[in-house]
Amino acid sequence: MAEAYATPISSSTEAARTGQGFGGVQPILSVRHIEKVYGTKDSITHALAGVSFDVVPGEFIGIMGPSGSGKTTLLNCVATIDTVTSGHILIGGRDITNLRSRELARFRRDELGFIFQDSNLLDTLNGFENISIALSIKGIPANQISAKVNAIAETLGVSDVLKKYPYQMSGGQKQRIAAARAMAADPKLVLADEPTGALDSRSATIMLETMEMMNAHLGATIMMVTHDSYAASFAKRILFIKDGTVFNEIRRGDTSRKDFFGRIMEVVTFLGGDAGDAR
Ligand SMILES: Nc1ncnc2c1ncn2[C@@H]1O[C@H](COP(=O)(O)OP(=O)(O)OP(=O)(O)O)[C@@H](O)[C@H]1O
Repeated sequence: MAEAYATPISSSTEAARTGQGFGGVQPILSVRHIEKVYGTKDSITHALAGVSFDVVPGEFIGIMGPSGSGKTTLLNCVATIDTVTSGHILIGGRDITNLRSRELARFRRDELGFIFQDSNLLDTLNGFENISIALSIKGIPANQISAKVNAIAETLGVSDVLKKYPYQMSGGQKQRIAAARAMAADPKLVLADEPTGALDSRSATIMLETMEMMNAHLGATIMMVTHDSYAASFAKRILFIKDGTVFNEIRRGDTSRKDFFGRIMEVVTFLGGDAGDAR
């Protein structure tokens, strides 16, 4: 049994290792042999020890792994919040490991969308303004902003929350406004770090369905870190990280979300992690 889970890895990860691309589709994200070492000689941690994978446009990929396996480090490196020790990360064909800090800030603003565990909405702005600020900062003309915000809010089912301030919203509504904000500027890649970690189970489901909608109807490419197998089952592919390397990869394919959840649980149980909530 153990062998089945310990045997990696399907085509896209293999493609990343060999640099051969994936089925002729240009990846939106290429992670190439990245390593991240923390500490000095006496106390070294190899948080990432040679990770490679590709993500093609329109994918919804989940990153799972036991505590301390390197998930957050990986997400932070892709998010340009942290730097790699070696290796390369290409987003939309651009090597972000070579960018200087000013270019990185612009890159982050223009090409990436973020959803964190805490929605990080601005308290003094209502839902509409929290979304539209992302468009203003990107330089979208003022006369186009209202239509864009309303269209995204409608697709993601948050039109009725636009006039509310964060203190008037539920946790789930805040997260969905944060999701709409992440989508507003049409990013190449949306990065989500435990987006349902602070939500009750009903709100978590609505949020995950919102992310499914972003992926299916708005064409968002999403990379989500989660320890929760239920949350992960909404993704189309899961990469399992262990000890800073890619340990396994599974795809949902044509199976139901419930079946995918079962397969995820099996790998998580094998890895010795927390399987999350079995809804
Ligand atoms: N700033 C840092 N300095 C030293 N070691 C660090 C630092 N950040 C992370 N690490 C170490 O790197 C390893 C990977 O950490 P990381 O936070 O990426 O794991 P994780 O999979 O996200 O864990 P969790 O699920 O518990 O959040 C761990 O051993 C951690 O202790």
